[in-house]
This record gives sequence, C-alpha cells and structure tokens, in this order.
Amino acid sequence: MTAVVEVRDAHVVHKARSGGLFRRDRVYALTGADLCVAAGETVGVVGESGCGKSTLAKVLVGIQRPAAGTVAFGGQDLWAMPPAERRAAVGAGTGMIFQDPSTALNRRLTVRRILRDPLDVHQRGSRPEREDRVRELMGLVGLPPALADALPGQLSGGQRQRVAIARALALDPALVVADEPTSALDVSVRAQILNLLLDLKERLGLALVFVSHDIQTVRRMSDRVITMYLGRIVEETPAGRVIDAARHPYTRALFSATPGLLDPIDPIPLSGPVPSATRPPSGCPFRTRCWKADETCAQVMPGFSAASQPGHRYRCHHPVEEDQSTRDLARPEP
Ligand SMILES: Nc1ncnc2c1ncn2[C@@H]1O[C@H](COP(=O)(O)OP(=O)(O)OP(=O)(O)O)[C@@H](O)[C@H]1O
Repeated sequence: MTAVVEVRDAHVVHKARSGGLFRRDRVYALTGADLCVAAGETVGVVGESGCGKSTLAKVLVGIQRPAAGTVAFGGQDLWAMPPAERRAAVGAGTGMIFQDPSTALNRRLTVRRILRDPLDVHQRGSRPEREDRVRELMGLVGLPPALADALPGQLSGGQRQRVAIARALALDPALVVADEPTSALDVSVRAQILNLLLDLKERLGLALVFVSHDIQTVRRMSDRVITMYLGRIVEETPAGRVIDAARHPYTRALFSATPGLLDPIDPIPLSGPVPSATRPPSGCPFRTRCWKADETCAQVMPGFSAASQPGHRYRCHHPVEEDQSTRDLARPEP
C-alpha cells in the first residue's frame, strides 16, 4: 500500500480566540494524531463539532503546521523541506474542497481565471495548454464550456462547488480533502456533488479524505471511518462494519444517535456535555461521558489496540464486545 500522506503523532495547539474568559488558554485542537492515507482510498472523518476534524484536514493538506509530529507526502517529510519546495509539494500534491463555495471562490474572477490560476502559479504548460486544461477541468466536473466567463455570483451553489472541485483537481493532485463539501448546498444537489466526487475518485485514482457531520454520507462514501473525539483519533473502522463492529464506546454512541442508521433505536445515552478543548480530561478524553469508564481511564490514555479485522484499531481500556450489537447497547439494563 503506497501512502500518499502519512501523519505521525501530530499535535496542533491554538491560542484561545480573544474575547473569552481566559485569553491565555490553549485549545488542544489535535493531539497525537496518526493517520496514513493510501492512493485510491476514501477515508471518512466523523465526530462532534469542535473535535478537530477540520484541523486534521488542514494538517493533511499541509496548510496547518503541527506544533509537533510529522507529515510526509510520498515519504518526504513536508515540514523539513525548504519553503519553496514545500509550497510546490503542497500545491501540486493536494487539493482542498471547503464547505462553502461562495466564500472559497474569488467572486471577482471568472471561472476560467479561477481554474487557470493554479496552473499559472505552478507554471504548468504553455498558455494554450493551460486553456486546454481549463476546458478539460470544466468537462471533468460537468460544467458547460459556456460558463467559462461567468463569475461565481452568476452560478448556482452546485455549479460553484463544481468549480471549487475543478480547482482542487487542477494540478492533478494525489490527495483531495473535502471538508463538509455539501453542507452549504441545497439538499437537491448534494447527491450530485457526492456522486461526482466518487466518480472522480475512481476515474483519477485519487486518495480522498471526506470530513462530514453527516454520518450516513461518510459511511456511504468511505472505505475507512476515523472517529475523533476532543482532538484525538479514537477509532479507525472499515466503513462497512462501523455500526456493529466498532469497539470504541464513543463510535457506537455516535452511530446510535444517527437517525435512519439503526431505526428504530434509542440513542446510547451519554452523560454530560463534551468537555472543553482548553481543559481536556486526564487519561481518556471520553471517560467523563462514558458508561464504561473507571479509574484506569482517568489516569492512562489508552494506546491503539488492533481489532481482529485488518484496518480496524481503537483506543479504549474497556472496548465494546466484538459481537455485541449497538441495538443491545442502547437498551437500558433490566
Ligand atoms: N484558529 C483557531 N484559533 C483558536 N481555536 C481554534 C482555531 N481553529 C480551531 N480552533 C478550535 O480548535 C478545536 C478544533 O476545531 P476544528 O475546527 O478542527 O473542529 P471541527 O471538528 O472541524 O468542528 P466543526 O465540525 O464545528 O467544523 C475547536 O475547539 C475550535 O474552536
């Protein structure tokens, strides 16, 4: 398996945004993240708001430098490269698709200019070749050539997201990271954009990282699902088995609370709110809400254990039994 990107023990710490009570607080946005993404696979990332999904996405595409840990593209340590080399590696090797194409695209540039821009910056081919590439990109994402001179404001939301996808693909990257790519779109066009991403992934052999709140969609799109909780990756599960084979109590709880996945089911009840990322609990970050937590969980952050299935690992001292159904877990004790 060739790793397109490999993140090892990455930590990202932000200063708390000003205006809060404790201005000098630190936000532990990502703690000890390890993730390897191979050519041609889709990795989904799920977790509650603020758990670090977007931070991990930015680390993967080299736009967020981790305070500690490494990020390697094709085996090369990204942050050990000279800046010009790093910019070239990031620009050519990765593409990022953001949530809201209305803000991600420069509204004063035509579609043609938006798509030509990365080709100009990275000096790809002659001018006529760049124009050809713009036409090719528009065809790839299903945009009619007549829209080349349109401004983003003249396009529908779905068309704008197609432009953003085409821009992400302009330099033929090995890795595309899509951070909530459909959540700002009308429900009616979401499926079209998701199908387009899946189709492009197959045709171009891309590695795709797909970040979303929408657990149903992540499960449908992905080969593997990464569960994050309070800045940590707590489980990595083959997507087809995530509902009943996940071993981490949090993954089970998250999936039990997803309407339609296990219908009809009562969600597994969790006690209390998500702790603050400025003061993560000692030991396992999930232990303050976990029905299985004990003193060990309060003291020691569990390392990864490998489950019996290849590609499945989890960090938990008291994992859910392998053969226990989520439906049974959600039932109150008699
Ligand atoms: N630039 C920043 N400055 C300060 N704190 C930040 C910054 N960016 C992110 N954070 C904080 O880091 C934590 C992780 O944020 P991140 O955006 O990665 O989470 P997320 O899971 O993507 O959330 P959402 O699903 O709501 O987009 C959150 O507590 C967030 O408030």
